[in-house]
Amino acid sequence: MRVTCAIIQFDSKILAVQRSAQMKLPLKWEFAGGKIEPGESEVDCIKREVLEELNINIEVKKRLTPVTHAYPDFKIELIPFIADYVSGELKLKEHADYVLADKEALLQLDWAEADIRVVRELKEYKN
Ligand SMILES: Nc1nc2c([nH]c(=O)n2[C@H]2C[C@H](O)[C@@H](COP(=O)(O)OP(=O)(O)OP(=O)(O)O)O2)c(=O)[nH]1
Repeated sequence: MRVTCAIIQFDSKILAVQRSAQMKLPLKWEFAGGKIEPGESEVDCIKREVLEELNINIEVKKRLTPVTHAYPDFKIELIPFIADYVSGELKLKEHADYVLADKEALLQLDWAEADIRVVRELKEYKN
């Protein structure tokens, strides 16, 4: 299963979202995104997922290192993208909560396991 996710920059802050109690990995923090559909490009996927989940448009800036992670019952390849917020009013359509935080503060959240390496790479990344 290939999953894209977006590290969305709002000025100097980054958006993280919390999965709802009803989703898989309940209440874990993640970056908005989702599964790549057949025939869809990675970039089309992340733009579509962010619009569906958050009601905002983004501009994709950079692809970070994909992370392969095996959870007890499924396995994913998580493909992270740095992106800038462009337009739209942020509305949570599926998630329980969100935060806008700097890179250092992001490390403190209770992340989905696959995201931990992404958050660490992000800390080293200079715009
Ligand atoms: N969107 C997103 N998913 C992530 C991240 N990290 C991580 O392990 N995942 C996992 C959680 C999900 O099992 C899968 C993404 O699938 P999805 O969001 O399209 O669908 P889902 O599994 O939430 O849907 P459902 O089966 O709960 O109905 O990847 C992340 O940063 N963003």
